[in-house]
Amino acid sequence: MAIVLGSNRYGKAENRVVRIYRDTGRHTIRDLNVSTALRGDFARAHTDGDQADVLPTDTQKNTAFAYAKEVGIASPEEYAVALGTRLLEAAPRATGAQVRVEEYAWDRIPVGEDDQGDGGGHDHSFVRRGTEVRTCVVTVEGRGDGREVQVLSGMEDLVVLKSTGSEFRGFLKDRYTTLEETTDRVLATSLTARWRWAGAHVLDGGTDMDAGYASVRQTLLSTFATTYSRALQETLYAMGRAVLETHQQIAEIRFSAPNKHHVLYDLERFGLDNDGEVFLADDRPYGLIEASVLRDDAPDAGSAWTDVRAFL
Ligand SMILES: O=c1[nH]c(=O)c2[nH]c(=O)[nH]c2[nH]1
Repeated sequence: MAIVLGSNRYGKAENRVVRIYRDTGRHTIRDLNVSTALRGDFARAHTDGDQADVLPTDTQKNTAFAYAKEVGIASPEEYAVALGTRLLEAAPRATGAQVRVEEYAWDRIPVGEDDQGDGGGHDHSFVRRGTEVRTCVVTVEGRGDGREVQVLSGMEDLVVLKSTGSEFRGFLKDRYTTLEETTDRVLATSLTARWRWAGAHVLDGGTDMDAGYASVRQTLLSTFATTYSRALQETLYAMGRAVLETHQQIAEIRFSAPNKHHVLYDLERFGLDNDGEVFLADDRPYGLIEASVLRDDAPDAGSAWTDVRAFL
């Protein structure tokens, strides 16, 4: 029997990179949490303590900040592709670089009587937007002409709720079933979604990734709003189909959706009726519904999903 090194990777996690564009008096801000990881032949660093092949995580951090200036952050995806490509070039023993980005959105603070927060707002004062976080994971493998780039875009914690238009009934029952069937319930989730672009050429082709994000987000939201739900599973599938139907460059979308149960509170004990008006928002346990929706001719995902947490 021998003991051997298994899979490994290393990088700098959670670089909080804030880039402000201040070329005019009207500033813009991109607020990122950037994690890098290199995979490849780094066995000697583990077995012999030999750092000859190791591009320090400190250098990876510096590159992340330098690239915020040198390359800029037109979109998280474009920045991540540039950063991943650079790290792979700088570390010859690496076979793959993965750059994960979370973006926190800031809105301009509405000021003045006419300003309803509709895109006007203050030039350089901002307020953080809700819980939702935009994400991307870019994986770069190979160099030069052989370079393969996979781009996942997505979001975490898009919290949505519908106060009717949702039922859950007809389910299996056994001796442990107590759940009552319902034809009118609250449906709420905190959606994590990631979608895979059909090829990195979407970036070369000048696809506006910010517009793409806004469009997928709107498709998810409007489908959630307008689809009658017989289960969260059905709603997720409808949302995924809608995204693929309206975005030809997206090959697949994956969801992880906690069912944020809203339990009708028993007010009978106080002589009050409760016709779907007062709920206990139960935070745990929660149903966890996960699904992927994809084209049957989707191009191979390669390493796109490798080490991407919370996905099947
Ligand atoms: O939308 C739902 N899907 C389920 O699978 C499930 N299971 C459950 O108890 N409630 C629900 N709701």
